[in-house]
Amino acid sequence: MLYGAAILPLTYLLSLVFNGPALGFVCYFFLNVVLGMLGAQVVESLLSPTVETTAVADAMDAVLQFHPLYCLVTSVRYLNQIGLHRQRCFQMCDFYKIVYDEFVCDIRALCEIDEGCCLPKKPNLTWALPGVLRYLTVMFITGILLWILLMVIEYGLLKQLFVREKKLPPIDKNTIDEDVAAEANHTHKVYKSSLHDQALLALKLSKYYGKYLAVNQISFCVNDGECFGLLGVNGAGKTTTFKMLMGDESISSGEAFVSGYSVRNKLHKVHENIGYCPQFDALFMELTGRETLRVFALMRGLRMQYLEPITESFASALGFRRHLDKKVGQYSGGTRRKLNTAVAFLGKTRLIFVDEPTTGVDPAAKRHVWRAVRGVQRAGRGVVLTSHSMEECEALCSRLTIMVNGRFQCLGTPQHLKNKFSEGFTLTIKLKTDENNKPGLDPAARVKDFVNLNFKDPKIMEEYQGLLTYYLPDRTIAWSRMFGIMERAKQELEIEDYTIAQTTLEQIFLQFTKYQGHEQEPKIGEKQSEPIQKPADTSQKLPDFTKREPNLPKTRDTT
Ligand SMILES: Nc1ncnc2c1ncn2[C@@H]1O[C@H](COP(=O)(O)OP(=O)(O)OP(=O)(O)O)[C@@H](O)[C@H]1O
Repeated sequence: MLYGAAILPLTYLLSLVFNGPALGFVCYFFLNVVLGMLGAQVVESLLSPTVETTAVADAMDAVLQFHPLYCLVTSVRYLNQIGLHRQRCFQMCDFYKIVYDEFVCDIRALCEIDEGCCLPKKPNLTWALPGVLRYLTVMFITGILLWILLMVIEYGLLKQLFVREKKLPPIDKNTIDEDVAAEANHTHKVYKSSLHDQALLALKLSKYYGKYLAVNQISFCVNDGECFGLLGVNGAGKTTTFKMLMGDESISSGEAFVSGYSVRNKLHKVHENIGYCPQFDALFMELTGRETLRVFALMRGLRMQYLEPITESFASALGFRRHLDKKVGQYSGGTRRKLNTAVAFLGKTRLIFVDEPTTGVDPAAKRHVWRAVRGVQRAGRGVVLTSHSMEECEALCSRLTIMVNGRFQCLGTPQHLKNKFSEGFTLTIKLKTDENNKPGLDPAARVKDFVNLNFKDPKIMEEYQGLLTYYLPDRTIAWSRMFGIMERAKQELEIEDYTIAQTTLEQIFLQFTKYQGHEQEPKIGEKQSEPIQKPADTSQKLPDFTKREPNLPKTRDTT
């Protein structure tokens, strides 16, 4: 332990000095050899005839035996001593002409001349010194013990045996959205009946980091050919969920199954069934894109003859074919993301995890990635996606959920969420330029009067260079009626163009995620009847989302 404590920081420092773990490892190796040899040297030097030094040497020898390189060096040294000793004895045999047989001297005769020559026939395999049997035995036992230790650490066996599952805080039923609750019930039923039918099943999955509950009892299923989106602000628990499902992080409580195999017990089977595009690029910088794809394809078990066509087709699909023969280290951030995504898609895994695949990717290239994701979906493979782009989630996700403080706040198709959490409409009116205006009243004032007269409680959010943006809180008004009113306005007033848009996914996202990191959470039960922070009257503050920059909502329809 002391040895480890001393050498590891030293190795770490060396790896920093030499700027890389590879050189650090080389240094570690040589340090081990040097220390092993040094230990052996010290022990040998202490083996002088005085009683005290011999006792110290014996004690050191007993302790250092657990250092494999000490054993190795000492064994080699003793074997060398035995060899030299024998040689000397043979020379004596020759000298005194007492050769007994072809190889071995007559020991008895030799012993009369030199007591030191009375070695057993195979002195190197005796327990007593100078035999090395004890060192070999200790090395063998240490090897097995260290291997067991490695396995225990690798598979977290100690945790499984001794760490008891932490008690999870009870969840207030009123705070659970009905869709989230329905998904949890459905997941529970599937868990009982048809586990293998689902590409992914997570049941009451939770993760504690110390006392901090990063993921809190989430349950959901992902079918084949489905793209399930995890949305949430930074720190909501998306990556932690991914890591648990991948087996990278231990599960504090709950269960997860990929293709019916438990993430807790059948991790190798789980890994056979998943592809993963991590949030931070996990690529070899020294390889080219082509080599990277070949290496990972081979790891996935693809045959040699398919490597080239697959490499080419993935690179074309994701739009980095012309960079295939460049080193990954020279790739731009966006191209690396594309390569990472291609690596995740390799093989015929049933499920693919993609963590923010288009971060840093330009808008045109994003379309390539999206097409590729849709392609794998069409091939019947499940996809779990995290993204900060609402546009991406709307484009790709069959269903999505918004995570806040490690819990799902809502779940469903993007359109379902928009319908359910819609908080009215946004009306944007572009006025005609001055030269086209009819003489008389200020055109903006006439439009404002018209809107105030024809819509219930309209609130002007922004007025800027002939562009009026209104928030219309009345959710009951029909689309046809709104367009009818605005068509009339367009004919009667100086309106060049207008848009009417429903609440965007981004606005819903903002409504939920403003609770991230706060103790209080949105009461979903209340939300059904009344939108979050819905203003009571026109003089009250508008919901936060209406105060956005003039980042206008997507056009639902225009003139
Ligand atoms: N190894 C760790 N030890 C302690 N806390 C951690 C650890 N990893 C994550 N956390 C905490 O858990 C919470 C969830 O983190 P996570 O990385 O899952 O968030 P995320 O939703 O993926 O965020 P992002 O969008 O930034 O990737 C955060 O508060 C984070 O600080």
